Amino acid sequence: MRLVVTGRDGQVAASLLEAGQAAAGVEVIAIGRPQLDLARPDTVIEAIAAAKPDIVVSAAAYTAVDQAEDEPDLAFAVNAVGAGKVAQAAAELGVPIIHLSTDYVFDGTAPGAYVETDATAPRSVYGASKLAGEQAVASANPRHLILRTAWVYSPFGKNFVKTMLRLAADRDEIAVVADQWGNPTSALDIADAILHAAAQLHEGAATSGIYHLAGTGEANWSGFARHILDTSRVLGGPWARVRDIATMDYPTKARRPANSRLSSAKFTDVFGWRAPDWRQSTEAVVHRLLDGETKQALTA
Ligand SMILES: NC(=O)C1=CN([C@@H]2O[C@H](COP(=O)(O)OP(=O)(O)OC[C@H]3O[C@@H](n4cnc5c(N)ncnc54)[C@H](OP(=O)(O)O)[C@@H]3O)[C@@H](O)[C@H]2O)C=CC1
Ligand SMILES: Cc1cn([C@H]2C[C@H](O)[C@@H](COP(=O)(O)OP(=O)(O)O[C@H]3O[C@@H](C)C(=O)[C@@H](O)[C@H]3O)O2)c(=O)[nH]c1=O
Ligand SMILES: [Mg+2]
Repeated sequence: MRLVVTGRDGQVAASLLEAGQAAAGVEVIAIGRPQLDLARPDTVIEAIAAAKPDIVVSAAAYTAVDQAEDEPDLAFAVNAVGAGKVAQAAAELGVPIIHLSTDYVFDGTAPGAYVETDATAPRSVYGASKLAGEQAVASANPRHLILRTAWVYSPFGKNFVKTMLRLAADRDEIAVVADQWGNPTSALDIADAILHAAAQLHEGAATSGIYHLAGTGEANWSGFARHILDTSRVLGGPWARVRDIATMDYPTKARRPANSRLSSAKFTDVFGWRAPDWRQSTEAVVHRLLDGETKQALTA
């Protein structure tokens, strides 16, 4: 089974490349700019066809949430039009697509965890562009899994875990919002789940649709930060005190949902896969980041 993933250096793409190396009977190929540029739809069909996928994993995206408020056209070009083109490319080759989406499609006003049938109402340009991408993917390719994940971190790329470790290296205290709740999710776990679902999709056994796929257990950003840094301290890495603040004390361009917790029960029911507790997965990533080679990337 040959998986072609978009977004070569992204967190999910890099994690999938690594997982593919360890899995028997699976080959993962990553494609990115300049061969595949989602902002240039004319590049997409050819780049994907040339990679000869059995399944396309659509993980490339415009993910700079605040910057998207200033660049809505680019965010929509990449996350909506570009994603639709990727799905069309897969459809033309007669293969299914696994497309990544986000918890930020929700407004965060629900009292509990969101399920797949809950109404969407994005508060940010990024969230709106990703919602438009879901719709473009679903209409371009009937064989699709749209996986909404959240708060992604990994040993690769840019993410909150790396940011906290970097800040802790030269500060005594970090102020972090405590009134936004969600599910921290390791891209290493997402890659494992994708390989699991892809095998069923390849056999034609999986049902198309939207699935929530996030780490088990909930957190707010300050609790997440505290667990990252407490883990780091035990391992001899940087530590700082984490001070709880409110969203209004940390002004940002984009509005973020106060509660974007996702129920991943549907994914578990259908695919028989469940993410580890977010604390355990966080510890695994902090461990890797403080270990040898990637430590340099962190401090660079
Ligand atoms: N990060 C998160 O917290 C969350 C992410 N998601 C979704 O999961 C998916 C994977 O996210 P993640 O791995 O963290 O993303 P990253 O931001 O780590 O990686 C995104 C990748 O997309 C590439 N990319 C951006 N613009 C283009 C373009 N025009 N053409 C081709 N490639 C492009 C980037 O390339 P380059 O490196 O060159 O910039 C990068 O490799 C995305 O769809 C995202 O929306 C969902 C929920 C949470
Ligand atoms: C760095 C920092 C952030 N924060 C806050 C800002 C924000 O509310 C929260 C997280 O910051 P980030 O910049 O990582 O957040 P953000 O970029 O919004 O993360 C989102 O990315 C996109 C791609 C998604 O799809 C979402 O699921 C989510 O992971 O923490 C602090 O309070 N203090 C700090 O020192
Ligand atoms: Mg960010």
